Amino acid sequence: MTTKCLVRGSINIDEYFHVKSISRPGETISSFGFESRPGGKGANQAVAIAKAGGSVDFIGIVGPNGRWLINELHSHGVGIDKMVIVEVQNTMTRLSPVLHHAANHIELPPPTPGSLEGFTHLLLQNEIPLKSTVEYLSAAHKLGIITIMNPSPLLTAEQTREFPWRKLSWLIVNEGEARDLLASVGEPRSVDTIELVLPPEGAPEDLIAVRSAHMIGSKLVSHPKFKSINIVCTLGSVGLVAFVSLAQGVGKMALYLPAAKLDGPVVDTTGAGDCFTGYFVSGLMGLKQSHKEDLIGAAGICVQRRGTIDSIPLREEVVV
Ligand SMILES: Nc1ncnc2c1ncn2[C@@H]1O[C@H](COP(=O)(O)OP(=O)(O)OP(=O)(O)O)[C@@H](O)[C@H]1O
Repeated sequence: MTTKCLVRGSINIDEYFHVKSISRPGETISSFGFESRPGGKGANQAVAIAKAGGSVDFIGIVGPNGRWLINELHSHGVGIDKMVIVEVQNTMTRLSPVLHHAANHIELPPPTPGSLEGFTHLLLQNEIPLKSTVEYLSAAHKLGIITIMNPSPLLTAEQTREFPWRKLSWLIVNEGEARDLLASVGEPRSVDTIELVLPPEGAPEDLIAVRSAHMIGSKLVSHPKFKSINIVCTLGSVGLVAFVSLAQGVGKMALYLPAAKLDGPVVDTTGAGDCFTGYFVSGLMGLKQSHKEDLIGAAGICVQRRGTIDSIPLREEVVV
């Protein structure tokens, strides 16, 4: 079966000033370099799917200053026919390290069943208005499309309680996000016993991180709100713990996958999560030669390079 993913999410301009120190309020400092790069979790993750060899379209909004972002997505192999250009509002620009969270007032109309035709997977994050995310999730769920969400930045406690989690097939969170989700919905009455299938290897601190993620994740997947979802909890350099239902009606298994062993120093971890998510979704899409080693290998390469979209490796570069 041919698979195709739609990513509905954020795209923006990340502006980097290279400085020797961060300025204090009122202080002017010199910058010895400046660059504008495409950013936004939606765009990053769509590019990661394309670099992993998946067929992917992106739907998002850019303003007149952001037309070049569309070309950039296209150059990485992301389908851009669904992109919307609005003339009345510029694309959000984020300064790094100073983040400017401009409110985005422009919203896309809800999807029609036709707008999801041909897609087998939908990938969402939380950098666009939540209303649109929920509309796309609901429409995809109705059509039996596999739905994946990386809820970053995290929803508020109230949003978490109201969000239709049961419409999601997969949830990808880091440990902090898993803890916050649990804090928002409250502990489950009883916790299903979920044995770790693979014993954690490595340093004692890794063992502690894996046990802690196992405990939080077990509570999350035992909670009525999240019971039907497969959950992946990423742990940075330690790897990940996944809670997966291998067949319908069968309880979940917990799997531990260590992070890639790096052959060089960690240069920049920005975008590691997006790289991981894109490669993970490409694995769900059943791409040929997708192995679990690919996704941890891809994220391992990503942290050894600077940048976000540029640091995501092509599948050919990922050593299996
Ligand atoms: N230092 C590292 N060494 C090796 N692999 C790493 C490292 N940091 C992250 N990874 C890989 O990337 C995956 C995702 O990382 P992490 O848990 O930090 O996600 P995140 O918090 O969503 O990331 P981001 O900082 O991009 O938001 C990990 O499961 C791991 O495979």
